[in-house]
Amino acid sequence: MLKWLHSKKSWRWGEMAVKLDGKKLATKVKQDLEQKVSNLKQKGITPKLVVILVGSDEASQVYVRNKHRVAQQIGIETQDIRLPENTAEIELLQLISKLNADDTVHGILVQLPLPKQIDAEQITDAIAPAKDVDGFHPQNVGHLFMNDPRSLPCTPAGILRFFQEYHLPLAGKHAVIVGRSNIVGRPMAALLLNHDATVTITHSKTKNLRQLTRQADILIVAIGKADFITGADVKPGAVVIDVGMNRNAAGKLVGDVAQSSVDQVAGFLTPVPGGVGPMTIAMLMEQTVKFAERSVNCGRKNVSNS
Ligand SMILES: Nc1nc(=O)c2c([nH]1)NC[C@@H]1CN(c3ccc(C(=O)N[C@@H](CCC(=O)O)C(=O)O)cc3)C=[N+]21
Repeated sequence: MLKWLHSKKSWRWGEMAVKLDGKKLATKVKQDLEQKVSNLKQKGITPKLVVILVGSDEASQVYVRNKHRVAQQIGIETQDIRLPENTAEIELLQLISKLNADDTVHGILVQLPLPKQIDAEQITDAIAPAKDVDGFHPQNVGHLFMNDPRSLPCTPAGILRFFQEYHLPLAGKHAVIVGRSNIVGRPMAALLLNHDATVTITHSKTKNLRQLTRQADILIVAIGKADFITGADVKPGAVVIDVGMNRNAAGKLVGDVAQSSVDQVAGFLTPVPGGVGPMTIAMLMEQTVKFAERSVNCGRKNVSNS
């Protein structure tokens, strides 16, 4: 297989894809953040992230635990609010309203999915845009699409960081995204467009999806189906980002990409686990610190919502 190795600017034959190591890059991001947090603490500010988990979804509990562990490593204060499965929407809205008004809180995250009696859109809309560390508020989504981002969704932000870290060019490249979720596909498209890529979004109704993926210089797969993309769907040398988080029959975490087959064709590939996941959490921390820094610059009261 034909490979292009950016660091040596040369073509290589018969090699496996270069692994984009999310664990390693996340560690680097965290080290930079430790310094920023200690600077903030000297100014009397401790960045604080509140994570709200409604119900007892098992996967969510694992993610929330990971977030707290990472925050602790960096020196970010976290508050864990757990509400019962049968929590009413109004109760959650009241809690958010209280946290919006609390100057010691810099970031608010409501873990998704939410139980069905709660309208997730109402909740997203209620979080103050200036504390919306997930970048899900329509105002932040709008800023992102207008190429003036204020808060970036963590998974797309983490993916962008791989391109920057490994010096993978985006301008003029054809990026194909598989999946159109509000959390990954759509904001990813906007972010790549902001960096001058030519973007195609594909989804369940797309005709000849695999013909499109084969043309991708950059292929981002976030569709939630194990082994959805194989080596035959990938252009030789492409950068392939696997956003999938599926549990297989053996309970093992697997992505949306058939890793061993794509490894033979792609130039660069993110593993699962150890790829996009750790970067998502690192970006959540980075955004929390950024919001805390912004609160210093704005004065601690009446932090602007935009
Ligand atoms: N409001 C909200 N914001 C989110 O950012 C959000 C959410 N809700 N709901 C669920 C998804 C999923 N998500 C992950 C974060 C880290 C890993 C992660 O660290 N994964 C590790 C492995 C974890 C394991 O072994 O289970 C890895 O890929 O290496 C995974 C998934 C954030 N999400």
